[in-house]
Amino acid sequence: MRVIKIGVLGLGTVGSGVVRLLRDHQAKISSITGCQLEIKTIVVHNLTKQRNVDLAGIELTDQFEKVLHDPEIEVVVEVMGTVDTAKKYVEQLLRAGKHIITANKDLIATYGAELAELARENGCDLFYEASVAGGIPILRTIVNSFAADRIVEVKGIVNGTTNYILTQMSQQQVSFAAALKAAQNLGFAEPDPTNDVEGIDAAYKMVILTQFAFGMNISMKQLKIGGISDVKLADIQQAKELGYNIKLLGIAKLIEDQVDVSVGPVLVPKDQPLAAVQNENNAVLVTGAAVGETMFYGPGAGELPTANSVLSDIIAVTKDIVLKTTGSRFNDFQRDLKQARPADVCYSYYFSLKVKDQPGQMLKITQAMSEAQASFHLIIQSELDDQHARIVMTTHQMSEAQRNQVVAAFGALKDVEVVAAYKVLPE
Ligand SMILES: NC(=O)C1=CN([C@@H]2O[C@H](COP(=O)(O)OP(=O)(O)OC[C@H]3O[C@@H](n4cnc5c(N)ncnc54)[C@H](OP(=O)(O)O)[C@@H]3O)[C@@H](O)[C@H]2O)C=CC1
Ligand SMILES: N[C@@H](CC=O)C(=O)O
Repeated sequence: MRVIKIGVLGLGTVGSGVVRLLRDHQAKISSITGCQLEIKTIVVHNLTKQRNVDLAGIELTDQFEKVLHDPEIEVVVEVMGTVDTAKKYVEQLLRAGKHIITANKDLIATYGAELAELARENGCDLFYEASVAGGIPILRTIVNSFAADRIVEVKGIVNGTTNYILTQMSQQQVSFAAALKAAQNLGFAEPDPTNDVEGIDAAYKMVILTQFAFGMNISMKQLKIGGISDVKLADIQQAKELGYNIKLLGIAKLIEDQVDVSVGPVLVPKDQPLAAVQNENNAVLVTGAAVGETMFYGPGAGELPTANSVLSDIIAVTKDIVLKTTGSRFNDFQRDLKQARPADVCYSYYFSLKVKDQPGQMLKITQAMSEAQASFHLIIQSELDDQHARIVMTTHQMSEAQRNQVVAAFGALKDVEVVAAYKVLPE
């Protein structure tokens, strides 16, 4: 039986899962691929760290060159994270003719197009199924199963850490800080959880999903990104009373032939399937012009679910090696980026305002709305403390341009603080 030797960069949450799963499912993988897959070398940062996985027969090193210069190693799995170091390593490995599998969305969202071209030039595969939605096989599904359809929208919960935090805050009234700590201990969070809580990790994934669904390369700077660090327990409760769960959603949709991509907290109606997605689970809704709405659900982070996606890439590379078909792109769909104008992007909104309790405040707020030709669906005023009231509104549909005008007008009012301005998904 042909033996394929693998190098791995990183032995943290995902790397350990890859080692474990490859050992446990060796027989099945061999029967599918006709090859024996063996991890030969793993590169880590700290050689003295205690490892919780069986490393018999595997060399552990802190020397990247041991993988780069080993002619026996044909496939390298990059699960160490970082952007600059990972890019440098992946480029060197591709130039050395090694096939790459990575779970690193930061790297792919930033340099994916460049690396895909380098891989093609060197006849190498570059796969990254685990980079979006952890254990959900969404990228290969879009490439294969939606190839003939025209995707009009991809939206979903693509960050496990923030969904875990929002679930814990909503159901157990756990504080933001305590829920984040638990997500870190469970291995869902990025080494720097700022990327999770500020929506950056979800935005990286939406860059990749936009490329797969619409063939357009959008950059992080061109995305509208919001996170959950400012989401207040009071708004989670208020939204619940109105029949919604607050979720951090990525939304990429076509408006005419132009794309709009955003990440931020959104009020999701309780009977919408995304509202029921809890803890570290992710869900991606793909709407095709032909097929209609489809939903893909599963664990979006964690050791074994993510490792399973990495293993599916390893198997895909192995089949390509055997068939001598390596070097084609993960996704061939390419067209020019066209972005929708704010005047053409319409949603309903939820506004939450902290207002100094004095006569005439409600009038000023409703005037600001009507100056933007925006109208509200319902408005609720409640007491916050001795001096402040909370005014919560849900609105009818308005354009993003109107929404920006309303938020600016509220912000300019004396003694009014805009606490939340979130999209509301339709029922
Ligand atoms: N955790 C998850 O659920 C998911 C993670 N991902 C992605 O997978 C990747 C890995 O994540 P995760 O396993 O959680 O990360 P961890 O922080 O748990 O592990 C990172 C590993 O990489 C090693 N490492 C870091 N920098 C270097 C370096 N310069 N040279 C050599 N080794 C290095 C570390 O070594 P040492 O052990 O010695 O410190 C560690 O073993 C990231 O890109 C992440 O975004 C994707 C989907 C889900
Ligand atoms: N930190 C990420 C890990 C997977 O991509 C998340 O929480 O989703």
